[in-house]
Amino acid sequence: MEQVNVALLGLGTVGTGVWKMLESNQDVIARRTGRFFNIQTILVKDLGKKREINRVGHLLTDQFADVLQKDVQIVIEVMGGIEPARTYMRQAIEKGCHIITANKELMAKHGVELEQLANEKGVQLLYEASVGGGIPVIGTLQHFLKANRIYKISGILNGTTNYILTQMNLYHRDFDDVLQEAQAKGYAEADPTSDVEGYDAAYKLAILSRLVFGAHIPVSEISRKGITDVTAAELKMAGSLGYTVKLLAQAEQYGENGPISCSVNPALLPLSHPLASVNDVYNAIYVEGDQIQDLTLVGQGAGEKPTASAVVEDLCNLHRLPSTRSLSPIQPLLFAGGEEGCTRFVFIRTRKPLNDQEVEAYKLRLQRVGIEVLKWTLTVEETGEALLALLAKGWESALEPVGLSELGVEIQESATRPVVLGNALTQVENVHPAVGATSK
Ligand SMILES: NC(=O)C1=CN([C@@H]2O[C@H](COP(=O)(O)OP(=O)(O)OC[C@H]3O[C@@H](n4cnc5c(N)ncnc54)[C@H](OP(=O)(O)O)[C@@H]3O)[C@@H](O)[C@H]2O)C=CC1
Ligand SMILES: N[C@@H](CC=O)C(=O)O
Repeated sequence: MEQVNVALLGLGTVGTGVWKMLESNQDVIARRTGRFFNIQTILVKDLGKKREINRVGHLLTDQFADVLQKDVQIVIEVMGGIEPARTYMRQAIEKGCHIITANKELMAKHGVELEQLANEKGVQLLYEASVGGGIPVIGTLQHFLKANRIYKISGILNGTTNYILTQMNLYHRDFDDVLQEAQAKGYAEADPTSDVEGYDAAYKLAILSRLVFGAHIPVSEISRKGITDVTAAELKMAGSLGYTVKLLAQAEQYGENGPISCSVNPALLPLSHPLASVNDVYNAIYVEGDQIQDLTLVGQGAGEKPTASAVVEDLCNLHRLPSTRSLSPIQPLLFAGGEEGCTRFVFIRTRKPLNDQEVEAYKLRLQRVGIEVLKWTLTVEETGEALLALLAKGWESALEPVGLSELGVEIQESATRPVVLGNALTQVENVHPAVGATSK
């Protein structure tokens, strides 16, 4: 049995999971790889912290210099953040260590530089855990979809926000309560703003885009919106129209070597869409390519075990996989995605109750300004407030103030979201005029 010495940087949710998995699955790993992975040292920030695993005390250090002194072949970075993780990784690579990381922010912002350094030094840099938790998406794209021209990738890439939206939608729970629960379960980032404001999903989208389009997408260029303004009422009304709201990350290339659009937004998906039923902490990646046509990968996107699984799988594959040829990524032409003729979900809450006739009249007024209402639903609540939701074609941002003012009543709350069109709606568009559904 070959012994491979490993250093672990970080013993939080993921680091603890890695330690536990190397212990619990040691026999399986040894049988299949012929190796015993021996954690020689563990870097933490606070030596005095109470740990879930108490028998590692003798391995802990808070000095990276101690780690460099050890005879380790592989460094696993599960600390998070940019610095000092980036410097530590560079120093470990310089020393000739292979690197495994779960750090999406670092790989999104400095992945090109780190991969180049790893190539120069002849070591591998694996980062399966950085996207999609336990889903082997990076390996699939790097090793099993090499010959496809992939033109679009869409995904639910953040477990915390998917958990929050699912619990709000299906169990009518409060945003803050569910976020706290997601933190307790180890899904959320150290600073959950990264999750709920869509940064985490944007980092993951940048990593995936680099893999599929060979393009370096600066995270700051990704059009991004989080879920903090998504309300329970909006989720209910989207449901009445046959849609669900997901934090959707999308990257699409328009023609070979053409411009690329990248976005992270709460968006409506028809219930028939492969990503619509991906709930709770599950993530999914939907890949569209010229030969594969479409492929959906689904699995748990965050948390101790799934993420540790991705890290340990990297560990087991490290010596087996050929290193991927890393080309210098191109600087792509980025564009925001066309709005013209687009269909938007528009959610409106008014103080004054509305009736069907008023909505039909509103629909005609919108038509005069070039907005076609494909579908609508209206609910008047016991409080007398009206909730109106539209699927409106041609609702471009420049027209939004006009579109809202045409309703002619005071609007208390409104939201506009992109919509992924499904077959059902295409039929409604082509065959029928708008279908109104009311529920009073
Ligand atoms: N949690 C998840 O579900 C997933 C997380 N990831 C990524 O994995 C990484 C780790 O996440 P997670 O385990 O949740 O994070 P935690 O906050 O739970 O753990 C971070 C660990 O790193 C240590 N650490 C942090 N900063 C330093 C520092 N400057 N010097 C030494 N040690 C440091 C902490 O030490 P101490 O214990 O002393 O505080 C802690 O042990 C992040 O990049 C995250 O984005 C990726 C996929 C899923
Ligand atoms: N905070 C992240 C953890 C995994 O990447 C998430 O919720 O998806």
